[in-house]
Amino acid sequence: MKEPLTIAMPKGRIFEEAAALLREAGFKLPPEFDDSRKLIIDVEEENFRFILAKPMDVPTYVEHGVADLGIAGKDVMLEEERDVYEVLDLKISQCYLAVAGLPNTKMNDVAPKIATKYPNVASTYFREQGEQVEIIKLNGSIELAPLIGLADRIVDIVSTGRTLVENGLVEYEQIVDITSRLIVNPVSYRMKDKRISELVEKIADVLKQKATV
Ligand SMILES: Nc1ncnc2c1ncn2[C@@H]1O[C@H](COP(=O)(O)OP(=O)(O)OP(=O)(O)O)[C@@H](O)[C@H]1O
Ligand SMILES: O=P(O)(O)OC[C@H]1O[C@H](OP(=O)(O)OP(=O)(O)O)[C@H](O)[C@@H]1O
Repeated sequence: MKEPLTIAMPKGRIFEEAAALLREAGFKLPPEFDDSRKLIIDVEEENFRFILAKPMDVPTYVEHGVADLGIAGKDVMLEEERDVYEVLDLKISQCYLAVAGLPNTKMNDVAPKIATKYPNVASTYFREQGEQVEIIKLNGSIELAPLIGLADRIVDIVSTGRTLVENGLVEYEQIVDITSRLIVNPVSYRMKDKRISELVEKIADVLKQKATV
């Protein structure tokens, strides 16, 4: 039997939408796919192997070639800058990255503090704005930082805006729109060209159909 094609799936909020998209594209994913603690799931009939990873780690598995393909948010791609090909915008998990903070406040004149899960994106953004800032890396509940006096501003994901509103924060700038992307290891792309192209085409067809309804 041929070596399976390995796809790194992000656990968490993208997972469900991504699995639904794969099923629409004709993948016969087993029920255990949706409800299991297993981190490696083989779909032997179709010769696919899925690995379930933290969203921020998906490009790492793909860059190192232990996964041929992966699904990752554009936010993660911008933050991680891994050597992988981004082949499709899957148009799922739509949101954007924004600068937010307490209303009617100015940033500290000297090295204002910016709390974020995205230190690279945030420092590039403020450097391009000509602002010298101090980045404070957090791993979640970013909106807490300005409330508790840890930071002047945050750089974080906004989707419905509910988290900002419920914490009395306002958006100051939108940085970039985010959706999930299908990414491919460059060597796999050459070596497993036929299987990868087939898969990309199937998903692209589903996306085209969705775009026309
Ligand atoms: N509120 C949101 N609405 C829509 N998409 C989002 C939202 N928050 C994050 N995303 C997108 O979903 C991806 C995964 O988010 P998720 O919250 O599952 O990951 P995470 O924050 O790394 O996980 P964890 O909360 O376990 O640390 C993000 O990289 C981003 O592209
Ligand atoms: O605009 P909204 O629809 O309210 O969504 C935005 C929130 O969603 C994400 O947090 P998540 O739920 O992943 O929790 P986290 O704080 O653990 O990152 C993000 O970091 C925001 O806090």
